[in-house]
Formats: sequence, structure tokens, C-alpha cells
Amino acid sequence: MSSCDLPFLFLDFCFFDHLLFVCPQIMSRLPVMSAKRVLTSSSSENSQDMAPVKKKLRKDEPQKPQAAATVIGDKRPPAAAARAPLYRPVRGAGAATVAAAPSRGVLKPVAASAAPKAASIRQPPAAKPSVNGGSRRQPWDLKGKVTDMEGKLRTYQTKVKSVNEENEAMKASVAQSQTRMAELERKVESQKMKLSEYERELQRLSGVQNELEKVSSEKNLLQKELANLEQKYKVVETLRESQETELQTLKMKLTVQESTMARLQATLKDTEEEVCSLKETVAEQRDELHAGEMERRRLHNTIQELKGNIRVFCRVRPLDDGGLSKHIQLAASDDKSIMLAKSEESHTGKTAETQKNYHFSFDRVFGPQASQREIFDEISLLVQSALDGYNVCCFAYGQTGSGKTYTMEGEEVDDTRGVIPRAVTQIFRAGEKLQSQGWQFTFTASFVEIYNETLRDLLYTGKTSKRPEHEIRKSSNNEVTVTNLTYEKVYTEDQVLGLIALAKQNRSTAQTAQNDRSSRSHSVFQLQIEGVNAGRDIKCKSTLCLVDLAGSERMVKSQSQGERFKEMTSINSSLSNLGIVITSLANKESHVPYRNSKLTYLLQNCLGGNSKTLMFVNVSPEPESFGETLNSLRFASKVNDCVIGTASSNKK
Ligand SMILES: Nc1ncnc2c1ncn2[C@@H]1O[C@H](COP(=O)(O)OP(=O)(O)OP(=O)(O)O)[C@@H](O)[C@H]1O
Repeated sequence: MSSCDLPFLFLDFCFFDHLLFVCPQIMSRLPVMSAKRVLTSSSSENSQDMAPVKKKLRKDEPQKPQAAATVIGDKRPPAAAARAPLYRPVRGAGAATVAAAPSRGVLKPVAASAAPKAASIRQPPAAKPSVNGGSRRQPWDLKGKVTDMEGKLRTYQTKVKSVNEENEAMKASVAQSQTRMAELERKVESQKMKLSEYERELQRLSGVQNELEKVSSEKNLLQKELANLEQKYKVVETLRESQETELQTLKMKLTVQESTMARLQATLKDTEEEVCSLKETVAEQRDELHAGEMERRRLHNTIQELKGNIRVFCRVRPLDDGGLSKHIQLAASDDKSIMLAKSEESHTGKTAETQKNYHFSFDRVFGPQASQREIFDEISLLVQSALDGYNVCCFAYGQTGSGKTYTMEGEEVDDTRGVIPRAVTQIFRAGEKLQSQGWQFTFTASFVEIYNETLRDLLYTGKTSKRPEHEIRKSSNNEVTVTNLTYEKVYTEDQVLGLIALAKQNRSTAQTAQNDRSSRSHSVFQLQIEGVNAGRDIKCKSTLCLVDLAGSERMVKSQSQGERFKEMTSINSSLSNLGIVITSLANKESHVPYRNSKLTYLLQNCLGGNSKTLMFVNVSPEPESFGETLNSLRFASKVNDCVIGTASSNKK
């Protein structure tokens, strides 16, 4: 039985249950019950009813004529009249009751089985023909009537019996139905239990289904992942195969290279041995080179000493048209003499003009055509001495506009670069070359200006209002330093050139009557050089000092006044002191008045015995500068005559 059948089953059950309650009333109305009553009445009431009839019949039997008379007279006795309806209701009631049974529609099977019996009940016994062959007995035929009545009674009894049997069958059927119903109830109960079990199972299965769906979605994901992994695996497999092939190739190459390597190792061993011997040779050669370098320095210094530790070069500036004035004559035979010629009228006036010549000789005289390169070539050996550990000082002296700044700084263009930038280039290049011999150099640059006997830092980049004051100090080991001065560590040539450009901007310039951008101060560029040869435990320390002096014109000519007069006095005083110091050194005086001016105090280590000094005397070619030129050449000549002493290298 399926769960769908359960509602019907339940309905049937309910119906039967209801029927059980209703049944007694229904059953009381059923013809069966009527039959019962009939049956009981047949045994008691009917017998009682029938008893008087019999009694009457027995009483009436001997009085048949009376009765006949009564019948003849068509007058029925009241008792008979009263019983007359007995015949009709019994027949009618029996037929009607049995015929009505199917119309109830409750006990169909029973009714169906009872219907034919009801039909049989209606059959002829009731319509049994009378004895005389007619359908009706004669009124007087009481016996016949009694016989009919008895026949009817038997028929009824048979009917009752049949109804009772039917009733019993129905009872049995009801009992059967009840049993079946109980059985069905049990079944329903068990079905209910099963149902609840199924429901629980269903719930569990629903959970399982959810789980299954989850697992299914996970499975889908995993399948996708698996597909991806499979693809990747294929790629990796392909890669692996290609790498396998590559590996095979590499293995083959390796085998080849291993054999090559074995060969090379043998060669390497030979080469290593060779390298060892070469290293030894190199070390020997390095020693030789170092010894050669030392010898070069010694010889170089000897040459410098032979040339003089203080040397003077004269340089004549060209005229504006590039030529040279008649009053300046340079010797054609050598490049060391210069002659100034001046025509003077005879004091007596009788003779023609007389010419007075002034001859000067210097270490080198450069005419107006001399290039910046030629000038530097001549002093490059001196710059080399600075790297060798000697203090070197190079300064330009001359009247305003004679070409001092041009000589020292020059111009931006390569060909016209002056001594300072060229010296810096040489120092850095030579320093790099010496690295191969184990030398390491460090350079420190400073640029100071002496203006009106006051020091100014030309590398100062701060606010003008906060510009510090400077003092020259001499330490216990005779090193001269300037307080608050910028000492910039420099590592490249460009870095130094940048500092020179900065100094140029900062340098005081002022308008004068003779030179548009006359430098009214001495500028001193110093490059401190420290060299270390760690391998040979040698150190050297020196200073390259390049000085552009202020103009040395006479006061009358410069028409100086006020501030300019003060500048001029200061400039001439310091230049005069420079001359006095050089003379003192030449005369080997015990006291050298370095401290008389800031310039000589600052330059004392570069001017003293342990230094190499070069002075440029710059000359203006114009005839009107004759007097200044003569003064400059006389000053330079004095310096040139000085033999300051033998310089010694600052080596430790
Ligand atoms: N050898 C030279 N060849 C070409 N021009 C030169 C030469 N020497 C100097 N001059 C030019 O002469 C002018 C004056 O030169 P410079 O400024 O160098 O003089 P100075 O002596 O430094 O003057 P000051 O003392 O006033 O500074 C500049 O225009 C410079 O270019």
C-alpha cells in the first residue's frame, strides 16, 4: 500500500468508526431489525395475536353455521372486522420493508444480497389461490383464511429466518469489517510510524541531498581545477621534455667542456706557474719603477734647483692690434732678455734725442704671441713637483691690465685656459697615473681673497650678512691655516673647476680709470695634496699655491681717491712687503717679516726655503705704461736675483 492510499484508508476507517456509533440506530431502522421484531412477535406477540385467532377459530369451529350466517349476512363480527387489517399490513409491511432496504444505500453488499430475497418474499405464497380456485376466500371460509394466514405466517417465519441469517451474515461481515478495520488501523498506525520514519529519513535525505549538492559543486570545482592542473601538467610535461632534450644537449656539451676543461686546467697550471714568475718579474719591475720614480723626482728636483727655487718669467701682453710697441724689444737670440728703450731729449738741446735702454734678464721672457699652452708647458714641471711633495707657489705680478688674471685664470675656451685650470688638470691626471704605482692622493681646495688687508672666503656660499671673519693661524708644525675658511675635499677635476668659477663670481671687482674689471684684491688658490703609498709606507704632503696679485699701478696715474686710494695703498703696501720678504730670504736674514702683510703671512710656507716659487711679471706694451713696466721689471729682476735655498720634499 502506498502513502497515497493512506488518506482513503483513513477515510474508510473513519467511515467505519462512525458507522459503529451510528449502526445501532441504523440497524434498528433496518428491515432486519424489523424482521427481528417480527420474529420475536412471531414467537410471543404474534403467537398471542394468533392465539385468540386460533381460539376464536376453535370456538368458532363448532359454530360454523353462525359464522356462515354472519358471512352470508355480509356482516362481519366486530372481532373479525377489527382483525381484517391484519392481513393487509403484514403483506404490505413485509414487501415495503424489504423493498426499502436498498434505498438506504448504507449496506450495499447486504442490500444487494437481500434484494433478490425480498423479491422472493413477494412471490406467490401471499397470493396463493384460495382453495376454491379464486383469489379471495369466501367470507365464510374462515378455515381457509386461517390456512392462508398460517401459510403467510410460515412465509413470514421463513422470511424472518432468512432475515436473521442475513442479519447474522451482516454481523459477521461487520465483525469482519471491524477486524479488518482494526487491522487497517494497525496498518495505518504502522504506516504512520513508517511515515514518520520516512519523514525523518526524508529530512535526513534532504540533509544528505544538500551535502550531496555541496559535494557536487565542490566536485565541479575540483574537476575544473583538475582540468587546469592537467593543462598545466601538459605544459610542464612539454617543458620537461624540452628541458630533458636540452639537458641531454648540455650533458653532451658538458662532456666536451669537461675534456676541454681538463685540457685548460693543464694549461692553467702552466699559466699559473708562468703568472707566478711574471708576478715576481712585475714586483721586481715595480721596485725598479719605484726606484726610477724616486730617481726621476730627485733629478727633477735637481733640475728645478739648478733652475733656481725662485724663478721669474716675464710675459708681455700684446697691443690691441696684436703687435708690440717699439719701446719694448725682445732679444732674437734667446728668450730670456727684454729691453726697454726710452728716447730722451739732450739736456743741452744741441744733440738729437738720446735713447736710454734698460736691459733685463729672466728665466724666460714670453712675447705677445706666446700662447697659454706655451706658458703652462714651461711651468708644468713645477706643478709636477707639487705632486712629488714640494710646496709650489706661482704668482702673477704687474700693473693693472697687464694680463695677470689672463695668465693665471685665462678664459673658458680650451686654448685660452690659464695656469690654474691647466695645473688642476695636470695634477689630477698625474695622480691617477701614480695610482698604478700604489699612490693614493687626496686633494683639498680653498680660495681666499685679500682685500684691503682683510681675508674673504671666495668659496663662501652663505648669506653676505653672516659672512665670517678670518684669521691666519700657524700651527706648531708650521702649517698655515685660515680660520673659518672653506676647505673643500675635491675628487675630480670638474669639481675643482666648479669651485674656481664660484670664486671668480665672488671676487671683488671694481671700476677703475685704467681697467674696466680691475681686480682690486689678491686672490690665492690653494690645493693641498696628500699622497700615500701604503705598499711602501710612504706619505707626502704639499701645497700648490696659485696667486693672482692685485694691480701694482702708481697712485698719481691711477687718479685714485677715497675708497680707491685706500685700496691702492693696501695693494702697494702688500706688494712692497712681498718684495721685502723675498729680499730678506735672498739675503738669508734671520728675521723674515712675513707678518707685515696678510699676503706674505699666508704665503710664507710657499715662499720659504722649503718651496719652489715662480713669479710671472706681466707687462703692458703701451708706451704710456713705460714707467709702470720699468718698475715691474725692476721688482721682478730683484726677485730673480734671489737664491732662496734648497727645497726639500715633505716626505715622511
Ligand atoms: N697675452 C694676452 N693675450 C691676449 N689678451 C690678453 C693677454 N693678456 C691680457 N689680455 C687682455 O687684456 C685685458 C686685461 O687683462 P687682465 O684683466 O688679465 O689684466 P690684469 O693684470 O689682471 O688686471 P687687474 O690687475 O686690473 O686685474 C683683458 O681683456 C685680457 O683679455
